Amino acid sequence: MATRWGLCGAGKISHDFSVAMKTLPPGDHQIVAVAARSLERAQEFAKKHSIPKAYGSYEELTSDPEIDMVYLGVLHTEHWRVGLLVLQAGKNMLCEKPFAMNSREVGDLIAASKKSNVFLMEAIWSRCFPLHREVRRLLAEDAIGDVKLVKASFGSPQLHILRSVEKELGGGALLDIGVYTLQFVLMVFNGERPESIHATGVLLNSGVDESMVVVMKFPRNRLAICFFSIAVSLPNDATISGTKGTIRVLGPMHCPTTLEVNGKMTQYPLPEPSLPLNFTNSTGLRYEAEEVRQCLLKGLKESPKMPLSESALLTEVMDECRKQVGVVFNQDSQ
Ligand SMILES: NC(=O)C1=CN([C@@H]2O[C@H](COP(=O)(O)OP(=O)(O)OC[C@H]3O[C@@H](n4cnc5c(N)ncnc54)[C@H](OP(=O)(O)O)[C@@H]3O)[C@@H](O)[C@H]2O)C=CC1
Ligand SMILES: O=C1OC[C@@H](O)[C@@H](O)[C@@H]1O
Repeated sequence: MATRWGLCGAGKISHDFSVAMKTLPPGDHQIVAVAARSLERAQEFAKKHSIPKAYGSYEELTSDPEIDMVYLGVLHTEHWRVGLLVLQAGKNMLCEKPFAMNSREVGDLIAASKKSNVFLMEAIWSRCFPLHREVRRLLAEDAIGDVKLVKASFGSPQLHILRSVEKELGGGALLDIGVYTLQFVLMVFNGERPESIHATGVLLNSGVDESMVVVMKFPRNRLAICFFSIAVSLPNDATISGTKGTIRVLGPMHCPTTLEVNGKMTQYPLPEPSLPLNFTNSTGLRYEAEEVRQCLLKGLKESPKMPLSESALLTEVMDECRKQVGVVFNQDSQ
């Protein structure tokens, strides 16, 4: 039986997610409904994507008994409010990154999923890519010896995008793109907590971070450096340096197709989209959708690829980076 999805939000990422779903077997995944703040926008989106049902509120979608799984594609600042609505309605949820604005909000989402005994996952889609599965396999087999240093960057000139620069919309490089570099480091180090975090950044007049450099030290003398910016382009690659070799994920490391291991390149091509996409390599969103389906079929309440404990740690690391750099959101004092 197909996994039946409901989309919350009729925006850019929901569009890309819907296009990516069309690259999967229709017997495995069906988008049965979409909800938006306005019924007209939901209906327009549903027509464009051949989705049977459209709702003018998220509440109506969460009441639909036909839906097994909700994809949350709303703004960062709405993940907590709408996410709680979904979880308290007893629906499984795949929540776009970043999980929420801070550790308190993430804790509330996780607690709500436990109380409702439903599946919950932060949509760190990168981890579901076949390329990153290969990276994890190589590391598990000590293919490059002891890992001593990890480096990841992500630069995406987005100063023209309102949600990227406005504090009220959850702006800043860290939560939107820096999150990918930090999660990569945690993945390499198997979710271990860093012993130290040092963050230095530059703020926009709006009070959100334009650019940031984060240096972390992990147990057993291992180091990581992440740097990211919404003002400039960067290599957007990631390098894992070990005592016996090097693994390099070529950019875009958050949705990669090329892996270099000790100088040997391997390609991981993505399917072509049926409609133009808003974001790079978005047909790769198919992998997280399939991961969710497999978890549901196994009766899991979280994904081993992005455990809730690791989402919580990732959020704690980001809270610390914001504290050091001086980015404070309204959600921090609620
Ligand atoms: N995994 C990935 O590669 C990507 C992930 N994302 C994530 O997806 C989320 C949405 O990003 P994106 O699709 O680019 O955003 P959009 O600007 O397209 O907005 C998404 C939805 O958020 C709601 N929304 C927009 N503005 C407001 C507002 N001012 N107040 C309340 N709700 C609002 C709307 O929902 P409605 O339709 O119901 O009105 C809108 O459709 C973000 O959290 C982002 O991190 C984004 C891009 C890529
Ligand atoms: O997750 C994302 O992918 C990279 C950028 O487009 C960013 O804004 C987006 O949220």
